[in-house]
Amino acid sequence: MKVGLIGYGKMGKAIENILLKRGHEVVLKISHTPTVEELKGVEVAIEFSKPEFAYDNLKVLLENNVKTICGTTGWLNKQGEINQLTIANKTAYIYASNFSLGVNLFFELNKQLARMMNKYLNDYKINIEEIHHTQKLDAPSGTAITLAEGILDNTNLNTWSLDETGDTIIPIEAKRIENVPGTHIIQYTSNVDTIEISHTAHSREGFALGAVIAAEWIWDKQGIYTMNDVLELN
Ligand SMILES: NC(=O)c1ccc[n+]([C@@H]2O[C@H](COP(=O)([O-])OP(=O)(O)OC[C@H]3O[C@@H](n4cnc5c(N)ncnc54)[C@H](O)[C@@H]3O)[C@@H](O)[C@H]2O)c1
Ligand SMILES: O=C(O)C1=N[C@H](C(=O)O)CCC1
Repeated sequence: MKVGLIGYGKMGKAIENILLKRGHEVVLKISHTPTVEELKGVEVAIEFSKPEFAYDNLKVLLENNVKTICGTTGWLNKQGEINQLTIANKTAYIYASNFSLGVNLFFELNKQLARMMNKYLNDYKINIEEIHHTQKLDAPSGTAITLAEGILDNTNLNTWSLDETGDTIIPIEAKRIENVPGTHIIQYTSNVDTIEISHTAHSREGFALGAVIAAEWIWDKQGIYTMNDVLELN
C-alpha cells in the first residue's frame, strides 16, 4: 500500500514505524495541507494533525479521491461536510476518536454497562475522567466524548459537560499530566460503593496499529465506515 502521512508528529512517526514493519511504502510525509501534486501516487492517506487544520486537509484529500483515515480530534463540528464530500467524490473515509482495539472494545463495554445502569441512576452518580500528556490541545479528549455519547445513547441522561453539574449531566474531568498516552475512567458512585471501568494506554502503539489496520481495510472500499466495521464489532 502506498501511504501518505498528513501530519508527521508523534502519531505520524508511530504510524510510519508500523507501516514499514508491515511492508507498506510511505510515499508522502508532510506537516502542511497537501497540494494536488503531492497527492499523486498516494493510495491511502492517514491524517493525524491538529484540530484547526483537519478540515482543510480532509477536503483536499477527499476532493482528490484519496481514501482517508483521520484520527485528529477536536474539530468534529464539520464532520457532516466531510461525510458529504466522501459520498460526492465516491471515495472512502474513516474517522475514529481512538483507533486502538482495546478502546474500541472498551466503547462496547461502556455502552453495555450504561444500559444496565440506566434504571439505577437515582442511586448512582456517573463521572468520566480522562488523563493525557501536557501537549494535548483539545479537552475533553475525543475518546471521552465518544464514551459520553455511548452513555447518552443508552440512558436517559441529557448531555455531558466539562464544567456544569446536574442530575442529567455527565461530568467529564480532563487532567493533563506529563507523558501519559491516554487513560479513560468511568465511575458510577453510590453511597455504598463504586463501579468503575477503565482503559489505560501504555504507549501510542495501539492507536498507530489501529490506524494502519483501518488503512489496510479501506484500501479497496468506497463509503464512510467506522472502526466497528473494521474490527467487526457488533
Ligand atoms: N484517533 C486516535 O486514535 C488518536 C490517537 C492519538 C492522537 N490523536 C489525535 O491526533 C492528533 C495528532 O496527535 P499527535 O500526538 O501526533 O500530535 P503532534 O502535535 O505530535 O503532531 C501534529 C503534527 O501536525 C503537524 N501540522 C501542523 N500543521 C499542519 C497542517 N496544516 N497539516 C498537517 N499537519 C500539520 C505538526 O507540525 C505536527 O507535526 C491530535 O488531534 C490527537 O488528539 C488521535
Ligand atoms: O494523544 C492524544 O492527543 C490522544 N488523542 C485521542 C483523543 O483525543 O481521544 C486518543 C487518545 C490519545
